[in-house]
Amino acid sequence: MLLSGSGKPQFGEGNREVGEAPLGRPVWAAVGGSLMSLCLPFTGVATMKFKSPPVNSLSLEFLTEFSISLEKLENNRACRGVIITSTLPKIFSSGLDITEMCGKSMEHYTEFWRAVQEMWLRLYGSNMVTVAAVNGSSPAGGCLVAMSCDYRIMAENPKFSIGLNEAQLGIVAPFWFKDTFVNVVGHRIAERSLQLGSLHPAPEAHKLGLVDELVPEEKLMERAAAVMAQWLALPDHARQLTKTMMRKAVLDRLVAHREEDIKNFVTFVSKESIQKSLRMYMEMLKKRKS
Ligand SMILES: CCCC/C=C\CC(=O)SCCNC(=O)CCNC(=O)[C@H](O)C(C)(C)COP(=O)(O)OP(=O)(O)OC[C@H]1O[C@@H](n2cnc3c(N)ncnc32)[C@H](O)[C@@H]1OP(=O)(O)O
Repeated sequence: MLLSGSGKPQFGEGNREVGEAPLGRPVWAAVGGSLMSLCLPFTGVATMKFKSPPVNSLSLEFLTEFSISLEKLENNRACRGVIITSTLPKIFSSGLDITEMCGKSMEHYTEFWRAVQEMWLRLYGSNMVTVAAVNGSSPAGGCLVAMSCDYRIMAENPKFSIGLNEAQLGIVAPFWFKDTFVNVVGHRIAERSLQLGSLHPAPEAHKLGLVDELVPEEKLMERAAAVMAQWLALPDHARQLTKTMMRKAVLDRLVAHREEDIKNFVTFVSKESIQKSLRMYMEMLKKRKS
């Protein structure tokens, strides 16, 4: 991925555009930058694979590339669905990149948070069928990505966990993370899980309805393709209008309060007490390793 003078990422040399052949037939194409690979074969189902070691943290650059990739697929008539997964063993995504929220300027926090919002608005509001093939742990922002898809299939490894653990970091999940969570698991489970900042091992996540099914890891992509085929068997317009009906209120709420939400985030994350909590959390991660 190249960055243009405007600071907006552009897809550079060596990345073939997703597009249509002159006769309107879909072409096989691969786009994507350095942080995710993206393939759109003749089937019309794209596969997006996160590849940002060590843990697929959602940095500003990652989020921007993610949004651009989604926009490209969304605008491509040949693409009707996308399967989202990770190339890294054991990690789907470690959530928002904590270093983006530590020791930076107000301007940076503003830009970062706008990118988080943009990614969610595009993914949750996508007209495509979106299937998350969760092949590893998926805390916080990683869980948001999975929850924003239409269907979640997780590898049945109890060492992999998923959930909104923000409270454990001393931070609070914003209302639209919460709304997305409630829409997936219901109010009571979301309330308890959010307050405790729970990370649910895969079998528990399945029991709670946070993921729709568990499969052996080696069967994950095969099953995701089968689920995708099932969802794509319906007429697009009926499915899309139904999806909009189910998700519009939650999307509209963020759109209506977007600037206020950014201000809240910037004020919150700039507090010295919050900065201290985030620093301590990062130190804990490093200590745990050694
Ligand atoms: C108002 C604010 C609202 C904010 C809303 C959402 C917030 C978020 O999304 S905050 C992010 C929450 N994420 C987490 O709590 C996950 C933390 N990470 C982990 O639990 C583990 O790293 C994980 C299970 C994902 C992987 O474990 P390991 O395979 O054992 O890897 P390491 O723990 O050794 O990590 C490797 C390397 O990555 C750094 N790391 C991990 N997660 C993040 C992150 N989210 N952001 C930035 N950096 C991260 C970790 O510190 C290690 O770094 P080094 O020590 O320098 O190698």
